Amino acid sequence: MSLVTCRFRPWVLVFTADERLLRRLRRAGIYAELPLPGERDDLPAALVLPRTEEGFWTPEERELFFRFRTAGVPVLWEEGAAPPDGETFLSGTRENAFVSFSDDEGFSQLLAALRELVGGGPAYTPIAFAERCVAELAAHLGEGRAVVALSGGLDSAVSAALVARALGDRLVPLFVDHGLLRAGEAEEVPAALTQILGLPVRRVDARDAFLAALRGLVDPEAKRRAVGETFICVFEREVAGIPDVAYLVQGTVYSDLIESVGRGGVKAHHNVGGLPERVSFTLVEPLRPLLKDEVREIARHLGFPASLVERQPFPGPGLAVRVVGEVTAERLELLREADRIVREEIGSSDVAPTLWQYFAVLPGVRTVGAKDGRRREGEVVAVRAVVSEEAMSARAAELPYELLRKIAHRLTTELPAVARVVYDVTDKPPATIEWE
Ligand SMILES: Nc1ncnc2c1ncn2[C@@H]1O[C@H](COP(=O)(O)OP(=O)(O)OP(=O)(O)O)[C@@H](O)[C@H]1O
Repeated sequence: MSLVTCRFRPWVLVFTADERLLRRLRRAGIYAELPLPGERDDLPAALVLPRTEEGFWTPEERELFFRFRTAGVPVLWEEGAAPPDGETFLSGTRENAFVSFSDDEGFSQLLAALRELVGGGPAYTPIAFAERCVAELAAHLGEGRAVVALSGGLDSAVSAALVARALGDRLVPLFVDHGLLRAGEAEEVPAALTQILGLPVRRVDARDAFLAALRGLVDPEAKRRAVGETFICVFEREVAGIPDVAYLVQGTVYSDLIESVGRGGVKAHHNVGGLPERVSFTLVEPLRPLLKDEVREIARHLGFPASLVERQPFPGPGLAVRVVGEVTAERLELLREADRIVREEIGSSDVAPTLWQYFAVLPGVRTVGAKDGRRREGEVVAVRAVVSEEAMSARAAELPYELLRKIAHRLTTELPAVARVVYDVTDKPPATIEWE
């Protein structure tokens, strides 16, 4: 499977899995990459070896290191950095050694040395990357059409926007309405993206197929698989009707790779539904080397609306993994409405800007309530709201009690099927943000 991606040049290669140094260099205008898979056909301007806690080298990293070093690429290292086995250059010479990369003075020295090595080239910024990327794609993508599956998330939308600028209407954007979206999204997402891309987004109504695939399933993994497999079937059927498709555009970003890689080669590529393994098109992943906040910056520059740029993370299988237990049309609709109320109330409160994510869950517990003096059975709705930096860990938000009471009141009065409301006070770890 061949892959087309973009790279800002000149570039430097940093041998660590730690994003911090990479981020700092990029913010200072030096385009750095980690030793992750990608096109390696051009030489970096420098190899940077920080002191790392990982302290081991994978065969792929060693291969890269020696290949570039043999080609004469200079190495800048931090005192205490561990070289790969068989490399003795670190002893005996101190010409490229730096005491520290983490304090301000050490970092400034590293920057000065790198600026000299990359010469007077233009400084890296995400916007400059995006502009070059469009030019590269226009020059390198041959004949034929490209298709992109848009989820309503930022990564696929920004990737599509860059490819659209390079290919114009040779890009065909598809949006699958799987019935697992939040209230209003099935209409808003294709409309907003049509406007942003300047291309008509095809909405594929596959709600029945997804419901049928989910029928009777209660195991979260089985539900995820069913959504993934149905997605592939629907997508393949749609694409089969489009002539001359040569490319599949994917919204892979650096964080996806870092998550699935650790330090070394990719173990399991993070691609929902396993689409790339099934199709024979060339993959186009323009954002592959970019960090999430860099993607946001490009989105703002391209004029994306705030609702899209700041959209909360949303799981690939959508509401199917927030309806605990079997997914039915009725329970989906109930959750969609409950989630709308929760998002309206929290979203319009003062705490909203401090939160990473907030939503409703149907835990699948039947409970007894009382209304107008009569017992009635109903569902429990759980409210989840978390504070987090990057979702690796999260804290249950301390929502004002009045806000929680108001949410409980609205849910139980506006939705007759809801008999009880609970608030999830568990941090991650030990819990996850999503319930399934
Ligand atoms: N409803 C959908 N319609 C079309 N494509 C979809 C849909 N849901 C997911 N996809 C495709 O699957 C990819 C992975 O989905 P996932 O929800 O994991 O996205 P992601 O990695 O967060 O990226 P994004 O920010 O684009 O949502 C998306 O980038 C998109 O290409």
